[in-house]
Amino acid sequence: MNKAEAMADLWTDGASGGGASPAAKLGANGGNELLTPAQMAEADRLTIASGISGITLMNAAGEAVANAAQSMLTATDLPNVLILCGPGYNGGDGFVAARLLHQRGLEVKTLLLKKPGSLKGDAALAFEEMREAGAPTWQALTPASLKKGLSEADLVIDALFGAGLDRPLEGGMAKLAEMVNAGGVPVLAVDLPSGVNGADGSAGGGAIQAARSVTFFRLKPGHLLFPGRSYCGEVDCAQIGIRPAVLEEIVPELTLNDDRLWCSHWQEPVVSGHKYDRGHAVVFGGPMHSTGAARLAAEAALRAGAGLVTLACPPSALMVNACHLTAIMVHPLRKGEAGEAEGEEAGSAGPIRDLLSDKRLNAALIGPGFGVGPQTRECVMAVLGSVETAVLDADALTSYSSSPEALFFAIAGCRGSVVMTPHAGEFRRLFPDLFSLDKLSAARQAAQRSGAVVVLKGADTVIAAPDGRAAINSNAPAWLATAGSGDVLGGIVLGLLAQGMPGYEAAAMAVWMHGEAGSEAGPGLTAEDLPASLRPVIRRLVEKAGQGRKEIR
Ligand SMILES: NC(=O)C1=CN([C@@H]2O[C@H](COP(=O)(O)OP(=O)(O)OC[C@H]3O[C@@H](n4cnc5c(N)ncnc54)[C@H](OP(=O)(O)O)[C@@H]3O)[C@@H](O)[C@H]2O)[C@@H](O)CC1
Ligand SMILES: Nc1ncnc2c1ncn2[C@@H]1O[C@H](COP(=O)(O)OP(=O)(O)O)[C@@H](O)[C@H]1O
Ligand SMILES: [K+]
Repeated sequence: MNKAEAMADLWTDGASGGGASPAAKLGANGGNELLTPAQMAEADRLTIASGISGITLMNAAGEAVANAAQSMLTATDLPNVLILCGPGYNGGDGFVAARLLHQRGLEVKTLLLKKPGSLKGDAALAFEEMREAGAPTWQALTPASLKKGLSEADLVIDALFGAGLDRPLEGGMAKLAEMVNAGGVPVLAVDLPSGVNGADGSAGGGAIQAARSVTFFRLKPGHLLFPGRSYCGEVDCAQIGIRPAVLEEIVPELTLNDDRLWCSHWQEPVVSGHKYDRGHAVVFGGPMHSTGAARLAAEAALRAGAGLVTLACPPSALMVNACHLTAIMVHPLRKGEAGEAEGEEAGSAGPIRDLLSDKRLNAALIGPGFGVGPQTRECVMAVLGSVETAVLDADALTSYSSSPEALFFAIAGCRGSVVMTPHAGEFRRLFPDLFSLDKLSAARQAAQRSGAVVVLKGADTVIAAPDGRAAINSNAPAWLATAGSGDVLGGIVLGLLAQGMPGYEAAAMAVWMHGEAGSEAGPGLTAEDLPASLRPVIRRLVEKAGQGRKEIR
C-alpha cells in the first residue's frame, strides 16, 4: 500500500460510504444556521465593518486549512502538499495555508490558475506574505504541472474556487478537475470542493472530489444538498473570528435539521399525564390488498409518542389489520354511519367525517396504500375539513395530479397545520413547474404555494414551511431507501402532530428521528424495523433533555 492508498484508507468512511449516521461527519460547529455564499459575504462585510480586517479572517481561514491538512497527513513520513490556488479569495486561503505548512517544515508546492499580478486585495497580500516567508515553490497551473505535482503529492489542497463560483466548471478547468480526481491523491477542499455551488449543491460541470472540506463560520447549503454533498467528504466548520451577532442582521431562514431546531417544541410525557394529553392520531388505510403501508404508519405514530392511534379502514380490510395490530385500535369505515347507503365500502368521505367529529382525534394521516382516484380526493377533503392537523402522503398527493389547486384551496381553509411528504415523483405530479428548480427552492416555493409544510424526501430531505423557513436533513443512511420507509416517516410526523407540536417542527423532528432510527436499525433494515428503532432514539433525546435541565439548575 503506498502513502496515498494508506491515507485514502483513513477516509473510506467519507460522505458517500459507510453505514454510520452521516450527521456524525458534519461539523456544525457554532450553530445550525446555513448561509448562502451571498449571506456569507455579508457576514464577512459586517465583520470587517466592525473592525476585524479581511486579512485577519483570511489568516484564520488559512490556518484552519493548514491544521486540517496536517491532521490528514499524520500517516505519512515525508509529507508533500500540492496546493491549487484560484484567482480569488479562495486562492488567498490557499496561500496562507501554503505559508504556514511551509513554516511548519512540510514540502509545499503551489500551482496558480492566474498570474500573481492579477491577484487582488487580501489574496494579493496573502501571496506576498507567502513569498516573504521564504515562499514554497509556485508555478502556473497547467495539465503538465498538475500531472507532475500529483505524482509527488501526499495531499492536494483545493483552493481554486469556493463561494465565488458563479458558473459550472467547463473546458480546461473541468479537465483539470478530472485530472485531480483521477490522480488518486486525497484532497482537502477549502470552503467547498471547486465546482460545487455553495447555494444549492449543484455541480453541473463536475467538481473536485474531496476527502474533507473545511468551511468557515457556518455550513453552506451546498455541503448538504446532493450532488454537492457527495463531493465534500467530511466537513469541518472552522470559527475564524466572525461574531454570531452578525446573524441578527442576516436573519438566515435556513438551518441544518438538528435538535436545536425543534427540541423546545417537544415534550416528554409528564409525571401526572394521561394518554389523551399526548393526542389521538388516526391513520386512514386502504383496501384489503394494500393494508401494510397504513399499519407501518400507525405503528410509527404510536412509537413517536401519540397517546392513542386508530387505524380506520374499509370493513373488508378490518380483519387483516386487526390480526396484525395490538396496541393500535382498528375502526371500520362503514357507509351508512353518515346517512349513506349501507353495504358499500372504501373511500367513503361520510364515515371519515363521522369519525373525526370526535374532537379527541386531533391528527390524521391519509395516503399510504389508500388508492388513487376521485374517491380519495373526497376523503382528503373530508379529512382536511374535519381534523385539526393532517399529514398527506403518497396516494393522497397523487390523486391531485390534475387538480393541485383544489388541494391547495382546501389546505388554505384548514385551522391547523398540514404536512405533505412527497418523494420526488409525487412532488413532480403536484408541482410540475417547480421540478426543474434546485431542491431547496422547489420545496420552498411548493410550501408557499400550497400553504402546507412540505417535506421533499430523499437522501437530502428538505423541510420547508409556508413562511419561508427551511431545513436540510443530513442524518439519513442510504438503508432508508426501502419499501415502506416513507410510510413510517408519515407516521412519525403524525405522532408528533398529535402531541401538539407545530407543523414545521413536527416535520423536521420526524425526518431527523427517521434518519436516526435508520442508523439505529442499520444495514439490512426493512421498514418494519424502523418503528421499534425509534425507542433508543427517543431515549437519547430524553437523556439529552434531562442533561439540559441539570445544566440549567
Ligand atoms: N466571506 C468570508 O467571510 C470569507 C471568505 N474567505 C474565502 O473567500 C472565498 C470567496 O472568495 P471570492 O469571493 O474571491 O471567490 P472565489 O471562490 O475565490 O472565486 C472567485 C473567482 O473565481 C472565478 N470563477 C468563478 N467560477 C469559475 C468557474 N466556473 N471557472 C473559472 N473561474 C471561475 C471568478 O473569476 P471570473 O468570474 O472573473 O472569471 C473569480 O475570480 C471563500 O470561498 C473563502 O475561501 C475566507 O478568506 C474567510 C472569510
Ligand atoms: N439514498 C437515501 N438515503 C437516505 N434516505 C433515503 C434515501 N432514499 C430515500 N430515502 C428516504 O427513505 C424514505 C423513502 O420514502 P418513499 O419514497 O415515500 O418510500 P415508500 O413509498 O416505499 O415508503 C424517505 O424518507 C426518504 O427521505
Ligand atoms: K475550493
